[in-house]
Amino acid sequence: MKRIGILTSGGDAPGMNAAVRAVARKAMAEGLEAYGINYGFAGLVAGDIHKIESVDLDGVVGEGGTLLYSARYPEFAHVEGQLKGIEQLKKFGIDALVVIGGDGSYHGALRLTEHGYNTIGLPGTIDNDIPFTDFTIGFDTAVNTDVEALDRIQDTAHSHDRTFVVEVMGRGAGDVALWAGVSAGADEIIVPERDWDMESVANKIKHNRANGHRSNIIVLAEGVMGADEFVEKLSQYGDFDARANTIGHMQRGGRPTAKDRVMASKMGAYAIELLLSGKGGLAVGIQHNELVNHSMLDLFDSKHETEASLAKLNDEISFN
Ligand SMILES: Nc1ncnc2c1ncn2[C@@H]1O[C@H](COP(=O)(O)OP(=O)(O)OP(=O)(O)O)[C@@H](O)[C@H]1O
Ligand SMILES: O=P(O)(O)OC[C@H]1O[C@](O)(CO)[C@@H](O)[C@@H]1O
Ligand SMILES: [Mg+2]
Repeated sequence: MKRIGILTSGGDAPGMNAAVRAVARKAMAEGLEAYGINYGFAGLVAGDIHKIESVDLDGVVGEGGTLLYSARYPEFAHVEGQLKGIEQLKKFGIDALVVIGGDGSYHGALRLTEHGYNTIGLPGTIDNDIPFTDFTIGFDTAVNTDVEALDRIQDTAHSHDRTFVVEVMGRGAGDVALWAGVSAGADEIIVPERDWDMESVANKIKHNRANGHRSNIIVLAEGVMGADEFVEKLSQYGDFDARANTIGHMQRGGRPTAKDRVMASKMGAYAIELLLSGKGGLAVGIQHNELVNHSMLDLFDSKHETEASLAKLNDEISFN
């Protein structure tokens, strides 16, 4: 093996650059050349590929976004697209690949392995929705951004005796909402993984107000519904002077936390070790602070487990 390719795919996530840097620098340390593929699988098919020099990586460890750019390119699900991608890999003499992205990107990565190009996946997504890893790269930063926003919203909620419904990202997973909600002292956290009903939420707010609490923060995972819709439905059960806020893409940008940088660095170097031992079709994760790898096929048969105990904990320490 002489040359490895690196691409980032799906939604950008803070820490992707730290991962790219670690993959490329570890490859160089092992005597390999690193090639960057711009715009995920779209750039692979288009041949938007360049050699990465060590100096290109100076200063990138703390930058958000991805220096390799990213894209959603559904065409890669078709075999024609994959074969065009393979042609480009051959043309550039790339022997193996590291794909940094979410669950969707792992499907593309596995297709490449099946076509004979060993590919390792690193979990780069703010959603924390990937099985066999306790955390994904970007999750910690996104949660911290949400917490900062929630702390600010708390100020207004408290000053005006209001209820705020704050929608956070996470696609179908409630992890971002749970971590941000517990960290910000939310009164209620609504996630797709747990049953809930609007009447109980309204009754809780009434009870809470009757006990002298003056404001409420409800953190809502986007996978449940939008904040506007939630406020509209909630208002059918009473007047809570409720306001809807959606944090949106702000939570996907920004400088990665130290936790995301360190995790991305560890995972990036580990991906090269796996490729050097001739392995492919594996997804890297971190479980109980240990680097792990699992077959992508097994991963697709599994479901990410959200930390349900956080929701229970929040029930115990809020709304009484
Ligand atoms: N079934 C598939 N086969 C081949 N490639 C796929 C498949 N599904 C997704 N991809 C590729 O992976 C890309 C990213 O997938 P997706 O948009 O689901 O994001 P993701 O990797 O899950 O990241 P995030 O959820 O954080 O945005 C797609 O745009 C496509 O190029
Ligand atoms: O940036 P886009 O393509 O609108 O996608 C938004 C989605 O991407 C994510 O930010 C990352 O998967 C999700 O949390 C969100 O649902
Ligand atoms: Mg995804």
